[in-house]
Amino acid sequence: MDGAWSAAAVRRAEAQLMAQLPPGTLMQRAAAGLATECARLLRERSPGRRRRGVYGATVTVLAGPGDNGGDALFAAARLAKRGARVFAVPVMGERVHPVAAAALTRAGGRLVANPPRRCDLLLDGVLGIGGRPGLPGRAIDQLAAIDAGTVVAVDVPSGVDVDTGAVPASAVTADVTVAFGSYKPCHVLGRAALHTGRLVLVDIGLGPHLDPHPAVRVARDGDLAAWWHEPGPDDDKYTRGVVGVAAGSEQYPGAAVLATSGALAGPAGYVRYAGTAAEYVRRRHPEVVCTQEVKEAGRVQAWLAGPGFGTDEASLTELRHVLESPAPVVLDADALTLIGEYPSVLTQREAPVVLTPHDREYERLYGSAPAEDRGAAAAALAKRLNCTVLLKGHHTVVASSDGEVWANPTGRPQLATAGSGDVLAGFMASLLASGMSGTRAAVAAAYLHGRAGGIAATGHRTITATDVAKALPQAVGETLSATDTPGRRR
Ligand SMILES: NC(=O)C1=CN([C@@H]2O[C@H](COP(=O)(O)OP(=O)(O)OC[C@H]3O[C@@H](n4cnc5c(N)ncnc54)[C@H](O)[C@@H]3O)[C@@H](O)[C@H]2O)[C@@H](O)CC1
Ligand SMILES: Nc1ncnc2c1ncn2[C@@H]1O[C@H](COP(=O)(O)OP(=O)(O)O)[C@@H](O)[C@H]1O
Ligand SMILES: [K+]
Repeated sequence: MDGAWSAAAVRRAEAQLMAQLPPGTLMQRAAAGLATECARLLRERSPGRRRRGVYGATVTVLAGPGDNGGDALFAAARLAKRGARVFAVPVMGERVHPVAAAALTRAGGRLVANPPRRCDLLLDGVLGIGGRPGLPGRAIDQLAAIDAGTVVAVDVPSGVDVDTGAVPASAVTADVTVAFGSYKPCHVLGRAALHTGRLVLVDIGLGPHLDPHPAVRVARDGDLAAWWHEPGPDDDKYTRGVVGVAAGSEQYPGAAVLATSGALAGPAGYVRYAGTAAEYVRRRHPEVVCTQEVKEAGRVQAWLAGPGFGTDEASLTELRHVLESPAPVVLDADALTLIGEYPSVLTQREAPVVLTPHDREYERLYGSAPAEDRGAAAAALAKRLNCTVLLKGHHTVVASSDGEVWANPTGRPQLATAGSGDVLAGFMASLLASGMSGTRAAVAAAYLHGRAGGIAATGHRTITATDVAKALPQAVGETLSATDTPGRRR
């Protein structure tokens, strides 16, 4: 797992570490790491660039008044010593880090008001973790005027809200962000994550001083491998978990087919379907055992209810039957609408519930649209309803009822296609049935669904929900084999 820490948490850790080191050490570590990454980028082939390498490259620095500008100027001084032509533009009056500016001039760089119109590399050292959202006017003007081969954000893309990932005003859009010491929420959450580009972490020795609980968690392949229930020699189809799918209707039979496709791609050993689209499911998936009603379905280890399910009296009755079972439940689509209208059906439930709203469904449940701070928005709903919440979107967020927030690092906009949420929900129910906790099942489902979207989109511009379901087994295989260890069991 990776974590992202708030600006205040980073400052606390930095204060502890700085107390043990000579003054300026951390900034030099940051600048050295930044300069190394910039040199690497300048050596790479790039379509808009006339030459490769540091020597002779044009590097422009937008330098703000604080330590973020200091990092950028010290890194630029290192590049100037290696023969880069460096121009630094103070963007907040004349205020720049004085020691770093002197180092740059000593190395042959220049402080200027008007840099060249084109540069190979633009270093955004306007604002770091001390920045409020928005950019000073001079930075906005320079960004508009300069044609840069590569834009590198120093620590964070300036202008974003570091702790929430919101972008309420202008902000830098970087090709690469070089983060110091730890990731921050803006790197992985909300619109700010779109401004971050590729993320590079420079280790400045902060790790041991960071709070063990990051503000936002990010799953990696190794987490999925550790959580996944691999069947063993003593397992049978029941011990692997039975998943029940209450989805679809005569009007929307496709939702039943897609949700069961997702469930079949998961680790559970048995998929039962309960609903009025049984004929369609049977025809498409002979391995699914079908009944017309939830009450007839028998015992399951997890239920999915909601996709294409309807919101009438009969649907409400079926939802009540699902919620009466002692098993964990995923509620999606029409089940979320019903919960919004009849919140009391959720009370007195002890087994885990995962809700999977998109923004409009969130609004129905919470009473207002999710705030730009999507981590806090998901956490607020999770707390209010005592459930796990998976808030869908470009950077899907998962929040547990006790305030744990996860940002999903996989996925692509092509996943916004009708039925792709049905596949996600079915797959998640299978993870729950295999014994994963609600929060882990939500995190793992988003991760693997996103990865499946990537596999399905390889070589294609468009994908369908069926393509995503078909790609799920490969996504699982690639993710688990990336960290395969012999004899691994849950
Ligand atoms: N503290 C440390 O030990 C380290 C800090 N480092 C760097 O220091 C950065 C933080 O530096 P600072 O705390 O100096 O903060 P910043 O460099 O983010 O700048 C804060 C300054 O900008 C002004 N400002 C904030 N928002 C503004 C806005 N929207 N428009 C105009 N002006 C605005 C503030 O009034 C303040 O003067 C980190 O991001 C990182 O780059 C690194 O050198 C690593 C070590
Ligand atoms: N812009 C986007 N970028 C990446 N993924 C997206 C985007 N918009 C939606 N998604 C993903 O696509 C899926 C759509 O689910 P949903 O809205 O429930 O569709 P449906 O109800 O048609 O199945 C979710 O996994 C969501 O996270
Ligand atoms: K910056």
